[in-house]
Amino acid sequence: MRIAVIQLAYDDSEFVAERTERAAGLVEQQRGHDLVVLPELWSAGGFDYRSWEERAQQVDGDVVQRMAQAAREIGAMVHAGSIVERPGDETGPEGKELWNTSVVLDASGERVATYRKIHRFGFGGGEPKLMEAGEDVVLLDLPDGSRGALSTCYDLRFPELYRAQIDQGATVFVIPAAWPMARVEHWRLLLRARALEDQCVVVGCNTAGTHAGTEMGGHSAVVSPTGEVLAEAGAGEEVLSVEVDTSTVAKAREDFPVLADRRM
Ligand SMILES: O=C(O)CCC(=O)C(=O)O
Repeated sequence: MRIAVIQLAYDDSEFVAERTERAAGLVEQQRGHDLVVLPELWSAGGFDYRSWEERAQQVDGDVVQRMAQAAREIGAMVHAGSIVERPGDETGPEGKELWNTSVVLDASGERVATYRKIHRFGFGGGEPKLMEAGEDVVLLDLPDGSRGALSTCYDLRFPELYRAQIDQGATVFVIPAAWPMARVEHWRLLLRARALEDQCVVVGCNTAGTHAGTEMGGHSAVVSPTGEVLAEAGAGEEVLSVEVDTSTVAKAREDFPVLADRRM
């Protein structure tokens, strides 16, 4: 399966509509890939908390519709990263109306999965203050028949989520992020840790540039189920193009059957 990881860079000077058009253009340049991945909250701004209300959309709003068009255009599955979702007719258990929601479109532009970020980042501010937490583990079939599992950024720090995903059959973890430069070494380490401990392919798509006063860390990466980094981006805007053989997951689990020795 050929995967394109679009490590988008943005700053505060770009309007959402312009950024959406630019991101769609980048997706449309990835013809020949089976799966194209964008980062977390690239349209609303990962750290731009003050704009989230105003930039919130439905899962069939302008941003996702434009990504669906791009997916159809190149005939590839597109993980459109995440949006600030406001369904309009739903309030969560904490009385809020927003979620950090990832959306995946198939090659015909149909929505095939949505995932609401379970672990909210912000230490009381940001996501926990403004958003509801997702509750569901979400998996989907990827174009090569492997089982993809969805999570977002800060989720990466919670290994039990990934254990729940492998227990449901996951072989590929797809993780969009807006992870800051200040802790980029944690990101790099945890991508490899999740790959190795769960014997899964990991596709991590981070953000680049500086917005809302926060420098993003880049270093998107694709990691094999034995923890080998198959491709890694630098700090700036970059597209990784990686051929991934997901049958290596079964082989890694057979060669070193550590998961079979779990006691809990
Ligand atoms: O865990 C971190 O250090 C960063 C997480 C984050 O930026 C996010 O979840 O948006």
